Amino acid sequence: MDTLTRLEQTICQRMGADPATSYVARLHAKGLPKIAQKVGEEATETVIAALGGDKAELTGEAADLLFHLLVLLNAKGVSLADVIAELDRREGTSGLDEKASRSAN
Ligand SMILES: N=c1c2ncn([C@@H]3O[C@H](COP(=O)(O)OP(=O)(O)OP(=O)(O)O)[C@@H](O)[C@H]3O)c2ncn1[C@@H]1O[C@H](COP(=O)(O)O)[C@@H](O)[C@H]1O
Repeated sequence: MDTLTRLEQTICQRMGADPATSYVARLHAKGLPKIAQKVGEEATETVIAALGGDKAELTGEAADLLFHLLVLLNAKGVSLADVIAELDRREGTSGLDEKASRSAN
């Protein structure tokens, strides 16, 4: 099993844990707006690291972002498999072609 799938399973298990001993449970207890806010913060920190930090900082921020995104997806009942399936569906379609087809409609 790959790392993201294992992490998704761990997040799923930890959602119902004691917020005193689990960061995932604590986030969940604070509710969807807090989880979504954390994704926004981590995305911003990733952008800042990409523009001004070194590779290690960017790697750390990207890990924070992926982790919090998985928590958000889990809270909304969207699985990693759903997202992978959407990426698979897009595979081979240039973003430029997809954009052009939207503006033609
Ligand atoms: N991958 C992660 C992971 N990445 C980042 N984080 C935490 O995410 C938090 C984000 O950092 P911040 O500096 O933004 O947090 P903060 O200062 O507490 O910010 P606020 O929430 O107070 O705004 C930190 O507390 C990190 O430790 C993570 N916490 C947990 N995991 C995974 O989730 C599993 C379950 O964790 P628990 O639910 O804590 O058992 C762990 O075993 C790990 O595999």
